[in-house]
Amino acid sequence: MKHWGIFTDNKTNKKELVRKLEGNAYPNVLNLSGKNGRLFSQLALKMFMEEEEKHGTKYLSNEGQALKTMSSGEQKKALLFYILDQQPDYIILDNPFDNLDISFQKVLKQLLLTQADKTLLIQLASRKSDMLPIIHNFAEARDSELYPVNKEAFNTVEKFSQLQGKIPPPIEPIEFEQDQLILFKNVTISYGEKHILNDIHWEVTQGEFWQLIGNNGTGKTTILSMITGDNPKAYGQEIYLFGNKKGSRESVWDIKQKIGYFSPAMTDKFRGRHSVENMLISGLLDSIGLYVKPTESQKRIIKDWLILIHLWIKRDVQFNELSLGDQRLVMTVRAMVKHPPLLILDEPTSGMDDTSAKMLVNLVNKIAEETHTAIVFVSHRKEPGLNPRKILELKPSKKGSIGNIHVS
Ligand SMILES: Nc1ncnc2c1ncn2[C@@H]1O[C@H](COP(=O)(O)OP(=O)(O)OP(=O)(O)O)[C@@H](O)[C@H]1O
Repeated sequence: MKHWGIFTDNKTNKKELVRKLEGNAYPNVLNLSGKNGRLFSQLALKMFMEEEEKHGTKYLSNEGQALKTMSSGEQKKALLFYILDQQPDYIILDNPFDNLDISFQKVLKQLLLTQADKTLLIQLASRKSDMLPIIHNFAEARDSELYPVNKEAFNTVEKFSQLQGKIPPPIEPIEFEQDQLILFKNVTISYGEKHILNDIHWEVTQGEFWQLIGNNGTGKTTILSMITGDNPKAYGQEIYLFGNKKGSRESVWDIKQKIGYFSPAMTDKFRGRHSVENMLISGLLDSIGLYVKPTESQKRIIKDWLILIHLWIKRDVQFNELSLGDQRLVMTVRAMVKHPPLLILDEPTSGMDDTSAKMLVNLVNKIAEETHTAIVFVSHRKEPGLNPRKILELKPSKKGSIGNIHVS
């Protein structure tokens, strides 16, 4: 079987590419005439979720659990098993390993390699290292066309990922005297009979660089949501944020003031038309749009940030028109511009190509080295080059995940 790998980067219009592939628009490179295919991607998941919401039909149901309450890894597993059950002629795999923990990445790889005897695989990959070993035909998507290339054509990472200069200072640092930012004491969480977290002890102090890791469904997002204020399960637990017991004195607003937060889902909030420069200035002002004229010093700081991440040249471009990788960089900077005591980055590199991911990793390392902000970086991947000093690893057990701490 002649499987194909298509290299995409964060500039590729993937929706269009998938639509054209399904419509057999590239018969000279990849002829799919008369074949029936399935799509393994975030987009397909979104459609199933909408279907579930509108009609209550649970095609991917996992013991009756609604798709939207599953963790991102659980959703992908459910979709994969559904697709394999349909026995399609071909499967389009859009960055299949994103959001999956290492052990399931291995399972998925093995399943796909077994499937490769009977099903044509078309893998869209923005990371060269992700490409399945049975793929020997490669193409690159450019300007809505598909061009055959060799594997080596995909190597520009180091050249473009270096940062220019130092992390710009805050305009007014957020004053915070106390050393301890987060304290979890004996935190135990369940949903009905389902045990999620078991007796978690975790302390984060000023300036520390943490990575939070754990297999799919072990409770990483649950922990983050208890810090950022969105999870009612936090109340009644011994959780202290910035010196106060959660749910006591400080309001959610007070807590959010001290936290810079970015998760890829947030980019959807910025649907309006904002230039890149205004996006960052509004981050200094805690608003989504820009309603106040920025001062000269605010503009200067934002200029330095944009130079640092190579985007000064795109300052007037609409945020929505940036590539996915550039959007993630801008959002990460936006979360950091005020130098909050705590910066939380939730799977910031998922879906990013190698070059953008490397640039983001360089940026996070630099923030850790040059500022007093503590970082909590959540990611399944061992991001090459990321230098966290401490790791909280969630390990599943019958009574819910326990937390192991590793210090380097
Ligand atoms: N409302 C809910 N009802 C039932 N179970 C839930 C609910 N919300 C979360 N869960 C379960 O809690 C567990 C932990 O989910 P969480 O999203 O925190 O995991 P995660 O470690 O972030 O996973 P992933 O890496 O896959 O994103 C999952 O098994 C999930 O199905």
